[in-house]
Amino acid sequence: MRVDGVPYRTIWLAEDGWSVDIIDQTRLPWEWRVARLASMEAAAEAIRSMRVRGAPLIGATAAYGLCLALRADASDAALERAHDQLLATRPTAVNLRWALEAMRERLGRLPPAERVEAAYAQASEIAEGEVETCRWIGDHGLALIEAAHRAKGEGPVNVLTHCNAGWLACVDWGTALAPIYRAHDAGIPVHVWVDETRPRNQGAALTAWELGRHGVPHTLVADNAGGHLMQHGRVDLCLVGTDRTTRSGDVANKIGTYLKALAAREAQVPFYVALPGSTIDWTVADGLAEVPIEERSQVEVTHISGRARDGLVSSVAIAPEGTPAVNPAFDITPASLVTALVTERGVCAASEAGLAGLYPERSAS
Ligand SMILES: CSC[C@@H](O)[C@@H](O)C(=O)COP(=O)(O)O
Repeated sequence: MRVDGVPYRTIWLAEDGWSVDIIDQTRLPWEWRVARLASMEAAAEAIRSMRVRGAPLIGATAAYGLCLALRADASDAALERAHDQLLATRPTAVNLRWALEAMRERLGRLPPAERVEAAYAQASEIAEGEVETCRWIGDHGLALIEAAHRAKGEGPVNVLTHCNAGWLACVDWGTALAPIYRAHDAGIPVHVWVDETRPRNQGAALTAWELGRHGVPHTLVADNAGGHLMQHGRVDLCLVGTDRTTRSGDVANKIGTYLKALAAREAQVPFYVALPGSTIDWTVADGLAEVPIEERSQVEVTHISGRARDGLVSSVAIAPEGTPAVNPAFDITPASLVTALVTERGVCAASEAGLAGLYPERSAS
């Protein structure tokens, strides 16, 4: 996507040909800062601290992290060590495991001397593959927005989204936001309700920033407003991303997604989830029992970050000192609450049969 007229990806090979540049998302929306990753440790830190975040981008960053590790030491032991260290950075987004396993599988079969070059080629393939995939998700999701527009007759299609599932969460385009960009670019009037997404505020900081840069009409709402908006007919459809979708169609996504899906069911608002094939965990059927939910620091709940009127960015307490807090970063929306999944291969029911119909080769393995 373009930032001030310049086309950007969220991750790219630096001009030295081996280190990796990222957009430091912890600085947005206040500051545009490109950070350079020159070691596996730096890549792992970037994922852990959420300088890069969002399931597809986490996978692509881990792939490049493995390249950086192999550059220092391409032995079998180093490959294993880097794989394990990168895998431990964040537990919920399955794209991390997907990318690392694909890299290890192919590189492990090569002699160490050939690994570095092959690793960079494969990491670039993974990143470019996600761009292509998101473009297709945009096409398939566009049809849903077009249909909503036709059914409505007049006025913009009001889409509610949660967290950030835009180009910043991917390598380009986004998952949930790709259809919105496609619709906007095609001249279909679309307006986005942006959930702020406490505690990290990815909606307020990142989704509002992205949509604003692209000129897509949007309105920021407190997380608690969604149910009210749906009850009053002000949401035509919900469209969110996911960090891991089980083979039965249960959806792990940013904390608060489940509540939106419950409200949508009650208000009869369609609830769509957009995802690339790399986000499906074919090894898991029961999301609630089997998907690991990341627990993050209490400080993200007891404090809030923002830019004061004087321009300084700071974190301030919003609870009495010492208040205990708990911070699950994701929740599970059961397949029964999901109207449909929007993938790069088309739209399907959130069910084992639905996913197997689109991915027969993966469901069989
Ligand atoms: C393509 S994005 C899908 C999800 O990764 C997104 O909705 C999300 O929950 C991101 O969480 P984050 O904690 O910011 O990495």
